[in-house]
Amino acid sequence: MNSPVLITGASQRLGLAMANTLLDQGHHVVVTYRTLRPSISMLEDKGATVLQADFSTEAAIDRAIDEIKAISKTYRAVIHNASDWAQERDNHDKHSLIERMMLVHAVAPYRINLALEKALCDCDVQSDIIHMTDYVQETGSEKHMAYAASKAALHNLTLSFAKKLAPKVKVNSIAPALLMFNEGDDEAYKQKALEKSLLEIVPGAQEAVKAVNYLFDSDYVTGQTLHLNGGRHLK
Ligand SMILES: NC(=O)C1=CN([C@@H]2O[C@H](COP(=O)(O)OP(=O)(O)OC[C@H]3O[C@@H](n4cnc5c(N)ncnc54)[C@H](OP(=O)(O)O)[C@@H]3O)[C@@H](O)[C@H]2O)C=CC1
Ligand SMILES: Nc1nc2c(c(=O)[nH]1)N=C([C@H](O)[C@@H](O)CO)CN2
Repeated sequence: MNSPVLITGASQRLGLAMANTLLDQGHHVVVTYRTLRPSISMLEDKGATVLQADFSTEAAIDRAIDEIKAISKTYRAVIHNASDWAQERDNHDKHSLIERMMLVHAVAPYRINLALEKALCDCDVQSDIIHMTDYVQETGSEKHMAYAASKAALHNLTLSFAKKLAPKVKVNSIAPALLMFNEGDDEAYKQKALEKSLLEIVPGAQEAVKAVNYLFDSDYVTGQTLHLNGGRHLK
């Protein structure tokens, strides 16, 4: 069986779209999920290996690493997708908020990458690490301060791991802005969000899937950020 692609947080939305596409392309896919959904059973029926993992404590992260390492001695790629888009106004305890953001967006990717270094380098083809960061990695966010800081930390890990693991492993960030709305987004929010970019569309999960495939196919891109933001930075 081919060396697997690990995708974290793949029970819905972008991660689920990536998992389905990579399975359809013939990859062996390993996914983690926090909340069991019918989508996970569907991925398993398509041949994915599924693991329950909540990256909210260091002990849980280390347990997930042990399970991930036990699945395969080599990995074709790791896509750090799991994410909690938390905002300060919903979290009274700000100390636990930034701790929670750093655990899922920085500590988990950092520890998983270090644990899988040999598995990625021993892959029989050049391998990839992809960090799903965010447009706000460079701008900050007044409503999602801890979230933005943790995504900036994740992007900085892209730069460090790109230097550490070259040439066997390419390491890149994908930094989306608005790709998908969430349930409960009202029309006023949607219209305001659309107007933040030049292209004024919400492209959907496939925009991220196309970026993943571009990076997988590249021979010369590492330490970079693919910005998927519709020109928001120029508005
Ligand atoms: N969608 C967008 O427009 C944008 C997305 N991004 C980034 O792209 C990536 C994918 O986005 P999207 O699909 O919307 O992400 P989601 O908000 O759907 O989150 C992905 C998954 O992360 C899991 N997750 C959350 N917290 C934890 C945790 N503590 N431990 C383990 N898993 C956890 C959730 O698991 P479960 O549901 O199983 O509990 C969820 O299914 C994310 O990294 C996001 O920050 C950035 C900018 C815009
Ligand atoms: N984990 C998530 N992170 C983010 C999401 C999301 O739904 N889940 N959504 C956004 C927004 O689309 C934002 O980019 C709009 O400006 C950001 N991060």
